[in-house]
Amino acid sequence: MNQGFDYDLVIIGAGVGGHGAALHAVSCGLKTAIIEAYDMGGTCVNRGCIPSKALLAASGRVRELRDAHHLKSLGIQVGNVEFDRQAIANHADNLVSKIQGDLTNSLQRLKVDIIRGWGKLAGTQKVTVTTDSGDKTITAKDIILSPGSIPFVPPGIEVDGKTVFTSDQGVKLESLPDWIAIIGSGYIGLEFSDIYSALGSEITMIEALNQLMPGFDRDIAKLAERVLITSRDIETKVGIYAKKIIPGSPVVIELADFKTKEDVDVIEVDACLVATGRIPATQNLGLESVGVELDRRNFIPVNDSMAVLSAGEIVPHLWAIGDANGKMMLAHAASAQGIVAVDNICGKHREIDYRSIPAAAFTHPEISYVGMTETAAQDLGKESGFEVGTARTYFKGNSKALAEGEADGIAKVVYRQDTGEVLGVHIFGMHASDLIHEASAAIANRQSVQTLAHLVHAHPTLSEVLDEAYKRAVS
Ligand SMILES: Cc1cc2nc3c(=O)[nH]c(=O)nc-3n(C[C@H](O)[C@H](O)[C@H](O)COP(=O)(O)OP(=O)(O)OC[C@H]3O[C@@H](n4cnc5c(N)ncnc54)[C@H](O)[C@@H]3O)c2cc1C
Ligand SMILES: NC(=O)c1ccc[n+]([C@@H]2O[C@H](COP(=O)([O-])OP(=O)(O)OC[C@H]3O[C@@H](n4cnc5c(N)ncnc54)[C@H](O)[C@@H]3O)[C@@H](O)[C@H]2O)c1
Repeated sequence: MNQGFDYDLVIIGAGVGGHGAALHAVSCGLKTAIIEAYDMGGTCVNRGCIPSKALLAASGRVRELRDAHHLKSLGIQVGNVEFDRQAIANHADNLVSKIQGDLTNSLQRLKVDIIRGWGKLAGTQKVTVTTDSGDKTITAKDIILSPGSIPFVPPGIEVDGKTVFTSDQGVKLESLPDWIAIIGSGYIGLEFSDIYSALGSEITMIEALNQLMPGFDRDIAKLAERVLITSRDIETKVGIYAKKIIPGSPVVIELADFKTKEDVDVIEVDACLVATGRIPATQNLGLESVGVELDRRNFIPVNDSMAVLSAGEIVPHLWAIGDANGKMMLAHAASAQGIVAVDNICGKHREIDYRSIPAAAFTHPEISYVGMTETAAQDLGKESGFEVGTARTYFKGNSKALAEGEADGIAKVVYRQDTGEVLGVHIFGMHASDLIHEASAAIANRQSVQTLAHLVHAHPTLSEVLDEAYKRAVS
C-alpha cells in the first residue's frame, strides 16, 4: 500500500504513544517504522509510570506492615519490618528491563522496523535519521511525531542529579535522605512523598500555588491532604516557591512568597526532588521544514484527530500524539491518541474524547478522576445555561472498605441537573485507580445518573461507593 514511499507510516519516538500507534498501524496493514534516539519505551517505561509504580508497590507494603495499629485492628501482629533500599531499587530496575524488552519484542514480532537514531522532518513526507553510521533519509506517506516530554526545572534551580534531582533520577532510589524537600504537589510530588514517607524520610513539600494538589477537585484534595500529608511526617509550605536551590551537603533552598516574590526563608535539607511539571521535547524536530510553529509553551498544535496544525490549518500527512502536544500528559492518553491518529490515516475519521480518559495518582490510598472538576463543570454550566449537581459518598459507609479497615475515602459525582449527564467523577480511597473505569465508560457513553442508578453492583465491593453516589444523585 506504500505507493512509492519507503513506508506507509514512520513514527518518531518509541514511547508508549509511538508504541500504541505502531501496533495499531500493523493491525490496519500499514508498513511501519519507528525511530528512537534513546531508550525504547520512553519516559513511562524507563523513568515514569513503571519504575515509580514498582517503588510505590514496595514502599506501600512497608507502610502497611509497619502500621501496627491497623494490623492490630485486624487481629494481626508482626515483628520489626526491615527493608533493603537497594533491593527495592532493583525491583523497579528489573521491571523496567522486563517491560522494555516486552515492548521491543512486540514491535519486532509484528515486523515494525526499529530505527535507532535522532529523527527529524526533512520536508513533507520525509524524515532524516541521524544514526551512528551517518544520516539517512526515509520517505513515508504519513508521519506521526511522538517525541514526549522532559522534566521542567524552573530558573534558579540547579540540578546535580545526586542531591538535587528530578524524577529521572528519583526513580532509581539511589539514596534515602533523612530529610528531603519536594518541590511541587502534583502527581510526582504526591507519589514520591508517598514513597519517601513510607520508607522513613522526613519531607518538606513546597507548593507555589495557594493550595496543595491544585489540579485536583477541591473536595478530593481536602481529604487527600488530611490523609496523605497532614497525618504523615510531611511539613508543607504553600504559596511559596523555590527561588534558588543550590545542590550539595546540605542542599540550600531559598524560598520566596509566590505572590509578592519577597524572600521568606532559607532551608537546608539532605536532598531535593524537583517535581514542577514537564515540558515538551519538541526542539530540533525539523518542524520548520513543513512550516509548523510550536505554540507559546512549545507544544505541537493539533486538532482532535491528532492532525498537526499550521496557523489553524491541517498539515497533510503529519500527526502529533502524546506529551508533545500537551493535551493530556498521561501514558494511556498518548497511546489512545496514537490509535486515533492511525484510524484517521486509514481513512476512518475519529476524534479523541478527552472527557472520558481517566487519571490516577498511585498514592496509598489512591486518587482518581475522570471528566470535569466541580469548578470546571460550574464554569461550563454558566456558559451553556445548566445547573450542576453533585453527590458524595464516603468509604466509611462501605462494607468492603470497613472489612479491610481502610475506610478513608470519598467518591464524588458531578452531573448536569437538567439531563442527569455525568460530567465528572472523582475518587479518593482504596483501589480508586481501578474503580474509576466504570465512570469512564459511563462518561464515554454520555450516560445519566438516572441510568447508572439502576445498575446492580456486587455486594460487598468497593464499587458500591459509586453505586451509592449515583443513587444519591437521583434521590
Ligand atoms: C515519574 C513519572 C511517573 C509517571 N506515571 C504515570 C502513570 O502512572 N500513569 C500515566 O498515565 N502516566 C504517567 N506518567 C506520564 C507518562 O510517562 C507520559 O505521559 C508518557 O510517557 C508519554 O508518552 P509519549 O509517548 O508521549 O512520550 P515519551 O514516553 O516521553 O516517549 C518519547 C520518546 O521519543 C524519543 N524521542 C524524542 N525525540 C526524538 C527524536 N527526534 N528522534 C527519535 N526519538 C526521539 C524519546 O527518546 C522517548 O523515548 C509519569 C511520568 C513520570 C515522569
Ligand atoms: N500517576 C500518573 O498518572 C502520573 C504520575 C507522575 C507524573 N505524571 C505526569 O507527569 C506530569 C508532571 O508531573 P509533576 O508532578 O511534575 O507536574 P504537575 O503539573 O502535576 O505538578 C507540578 C506542581 O508544581 C508546582 N510548582 C511549579 N513550580 C514550582 C516552584 N518553583 N516551586 C513550588 N511549586 C512549584 C505547580 O504549582 C504544580 O502544583 C504530570 O502532569 C502528569 O501528566 C502522571
